[in-house]
Amino acid sequence: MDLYDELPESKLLCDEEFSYLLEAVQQSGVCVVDFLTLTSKELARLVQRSINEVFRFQQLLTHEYNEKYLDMCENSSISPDDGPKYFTTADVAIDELLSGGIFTHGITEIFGESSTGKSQLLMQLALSVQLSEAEGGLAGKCVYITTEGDLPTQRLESMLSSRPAYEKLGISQSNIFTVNCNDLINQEHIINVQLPILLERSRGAIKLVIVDSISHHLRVELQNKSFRESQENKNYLDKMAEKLQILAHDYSLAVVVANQVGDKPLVNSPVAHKAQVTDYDYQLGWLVGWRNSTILYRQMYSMLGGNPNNDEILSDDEDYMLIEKMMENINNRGYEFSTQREGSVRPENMTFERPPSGFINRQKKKRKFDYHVPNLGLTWSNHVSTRILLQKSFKASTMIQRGEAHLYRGDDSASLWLVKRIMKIVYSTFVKPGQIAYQITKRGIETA
Ligand SMILES: Nc1ncnc2c1ncn2[C@@H]1O[C@H](COP(=O)(O)OP(=O)(O)OP(=O)(O)O)[C@@H](O)[C@H]1O
Repeated sequence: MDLYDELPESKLLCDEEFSYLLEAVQQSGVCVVDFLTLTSKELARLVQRSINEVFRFQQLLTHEYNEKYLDMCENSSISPDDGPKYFTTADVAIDELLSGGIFTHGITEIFGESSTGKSQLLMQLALSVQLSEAEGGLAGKCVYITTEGDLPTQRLESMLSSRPAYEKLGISQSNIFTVNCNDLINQEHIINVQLPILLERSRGAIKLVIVDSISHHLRVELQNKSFRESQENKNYLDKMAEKLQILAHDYSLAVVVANQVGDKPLVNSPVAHKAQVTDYDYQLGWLVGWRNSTILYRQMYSMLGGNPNNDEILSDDEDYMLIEKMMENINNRGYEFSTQREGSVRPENMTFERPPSGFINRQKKKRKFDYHVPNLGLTWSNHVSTRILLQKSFKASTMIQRGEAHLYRGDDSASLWLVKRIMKIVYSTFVKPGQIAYQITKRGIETA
């Protein structure tokens, strides 16, 4: 029996009362797990001993295990796990969008192009997590891991000074542990070794771990030059994400990471094909927060045989209804699209409708479709519980819109543009997708 391996300090090992039973157990190949899971009757049959003897042994063994387990619980520095909690982002409307705020026990990803405000939001969270539970925080400390230089302490200081109440509530930079990792090996060491030690020593005081950004070193150092390399990289990414998830769960904390974006160009295939709903490419748009018009555009593009010079399909928002209608036609009625290329292979039963003549040229507008996707692909996405997209676009200032440009007397053309910022919940375990406009102020990320 494997009792000595499982419970070397067990008194049962040298209890004479059970010496015959232990011998019988040894011969029958029954193990400790069997004693903890099977009934006395079943065990008695297996070891060919009396049911009373087996029952008594089983009781004592279970008692020893319970004692050992309870001891372990008492010695643990972590309080029993009571499920995910959330803390405020310091903005009421964003909290509402997120169904309360940022959740513990999982990974939240904030992705977007450069200067959309990812770091601003992360710094804001490093402060708001320190608020007491009554104030919407978790009364917790924060670990801030940077990959692109040091933590901007001056900006943090300015956020703090623009929120005078924070000082009275004891919110301070001293509750933020910061470390910079300058390459991937360093990042790996911090996540796998230093962070777990710090979390264990903090005895549950750390409630937020930030990585800004998770993909900075990975996208440079994990190049996929061959299939084998790509598999190894996937494995590496899986392990790193799993490690973060385990830490989030074991220490009841939130992991929030920034992620940068890469491009997903249109597939330029001369062969028309219709993606199946189960295809990754078909689902990609929803996984990365593209607008519906872009998703439809991409589907139509492949159905017409990808051609970058093909102006016959548009993707502007204004054309959303039109594209949708055309998709409906293709799916429901459909008839031959006369410009089918010679020699191209078309799946059976697939037909295309040509857009109404003259329509396209009349409607031709500046193309505006999404092609950015968060770095690290599906392998990483599978581990993210909440994905938040930050977007920034420009539109003409009200002065320009009103046709009053001639009244402008300044010399800075930047002031003729308005910055429009949108925060979008792409997907989340805790809340439905949604979006809200925000701005960056000296206090951080705020909604109007
Ligand atoms: N005190 C402030 N008041 C208003 N806006 C600010 C302030 N400080 C920074 N910003 C704005 O924040 C934006 C930069 O944000 P941030 O550094 O978070 O971007 P990011 O998304 O992390 O970019 P990157 O991926 O390049 O690191 C800039 O547009 C800048 O104008």
